[in-house]
Amino acid sequence: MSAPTTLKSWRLLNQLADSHRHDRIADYFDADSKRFEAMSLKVGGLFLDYSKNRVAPPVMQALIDLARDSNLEHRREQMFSGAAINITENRPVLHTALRNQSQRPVEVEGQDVMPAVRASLDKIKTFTHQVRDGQWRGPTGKRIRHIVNIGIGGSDLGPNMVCRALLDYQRADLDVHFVSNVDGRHLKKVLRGLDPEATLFVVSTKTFATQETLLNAQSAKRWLCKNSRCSDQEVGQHFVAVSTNKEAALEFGIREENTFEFWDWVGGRYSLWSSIGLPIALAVGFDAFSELLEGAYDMDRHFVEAPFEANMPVILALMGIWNSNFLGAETQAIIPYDQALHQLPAFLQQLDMESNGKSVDLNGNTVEHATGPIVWGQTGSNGQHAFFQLLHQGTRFVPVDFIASLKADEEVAEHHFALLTNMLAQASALMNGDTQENHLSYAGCPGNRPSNVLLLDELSPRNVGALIALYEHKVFVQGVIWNINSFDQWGVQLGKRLANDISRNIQSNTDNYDASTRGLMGIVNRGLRPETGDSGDLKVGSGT
Ligand SMILES: O=P(O)(O)OC[C@H]1O[C@](O)(CO)[C@@H](O)[C@@H]1O
Repeated sequence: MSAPTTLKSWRLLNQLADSHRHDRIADYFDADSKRFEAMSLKVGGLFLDYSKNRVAPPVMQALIDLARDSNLEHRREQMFSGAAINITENRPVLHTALRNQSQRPVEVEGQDVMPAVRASLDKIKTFTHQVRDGQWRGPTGKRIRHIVNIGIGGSDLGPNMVCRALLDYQRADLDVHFVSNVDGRHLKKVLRGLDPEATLFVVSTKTFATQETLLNAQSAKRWLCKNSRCSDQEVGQHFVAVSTNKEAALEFGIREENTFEFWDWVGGRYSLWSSIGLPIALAVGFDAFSELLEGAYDMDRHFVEAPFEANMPVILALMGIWNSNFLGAETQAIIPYDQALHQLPAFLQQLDMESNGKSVDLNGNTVEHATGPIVWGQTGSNGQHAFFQLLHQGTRFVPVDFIASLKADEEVAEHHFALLTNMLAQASALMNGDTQENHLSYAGCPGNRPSNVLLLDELSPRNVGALIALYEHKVFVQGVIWNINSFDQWGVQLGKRLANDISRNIQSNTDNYDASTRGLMGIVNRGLRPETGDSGDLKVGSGT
């Protein structure tokens, strides 16, 4: 496909952005009393209100045309049918197969992958029951009370976010923890107070080659050997692995029967539906995990079947493209008004920024337009007392996604009422600002700032599954329109290579580094190894 900037609809959108530059969103509601009904959608347990975007009807039409001109229908069909759309890695992108509830086969190189997907779910189911029913015990006979997932990026953020979101579905006698940072204090903090003989480690890593995860897993093994009555041979009973690289897992010492597979056609940041979701199933039970998959499947069906005008992922994607490519927004704020969704911004940061943080298109050309926004966020109402000042009065234009669930426990009803009324107030304040005459004073809020509001009937596994699939497909649609590959992440390799180089060279071979890096290497080296010479000039602490 040629660059989107060459498309007629794209050029029209540029003209419309100019001609509507001074529009006020609030005026659209005066002009059309049915705007809220026209610009909101309900899909399953999710409700999206996108009427508070600076989008006049001709803009909406041109955006829909842009989706059509971008061959989105064909690209979507290619993804669902297993075409190798991840062209730089020559892989299909089939996270949707992991939650395919139909009997429809999904082929990869002519092979239906669904039998393997179902077999993997059966293994997760059996293992989950064994652990939760107390049949799976450590070699010293104790049942498992603590699950510790060791993984990073897509092997952490998804399961971590979902486990936090579904806290109400978890049992008090089985707790789930996540260790990701290579900083040893993360593992130390998590292991503090855990009974090693009642702890199960899930080593989650697609490649089984990620430094952070391997270092943390080795340290966890040492901790278990040192602090339990297990022999070296028995330690294996406390470790399972989730990976596409079974050989490496076996080499690490994981028993064959304790390995859970998945496949290279599943991107890390799209992998929580696979065995990478094992910690979720262990935390909330296999039935709730299945409901999560079913919710995502419902969203897949909607994405494939609904016309673009009433297609929630497509609409959300187009609002983002209008705000960033035509109105100049650099960032996208994600503000969940639900404490249980506090990990959602971090999860969406990887999903969106690792997918669409690209500047070379599918033809290998440098793009001439903005691509993935900077995604950031924090829970509301905390954000109100932190950065909302800038959202209301700052010079920057920040589109916001507000996300909340309607249902809450009786015991926190008063809190929940305050939470939701604050969210509604913030979305309204961003759009309307305050009265005219105040605008020039330091207390005035200019308003005219867009937001989407996403309401979940309740924070159930099904709705959480649908919510995540919604954003996965939003990211996909934007990648198609920007004509980039949303499914590789070559940009992360350089830093990893350099880290290996530096750790090899830091003691004796720093000449080939720039002066700043060389200087810092010296300081760090002296900090880490005081015996290598005085650190008179700058104390960086012992580090050991
Ligand atoms: O699951 P793995 O192979 O350990 O990789 C972890 C993460 O590292 C990345 O490759 C980025 O470095 C992510 O794409 C991935 O989710």
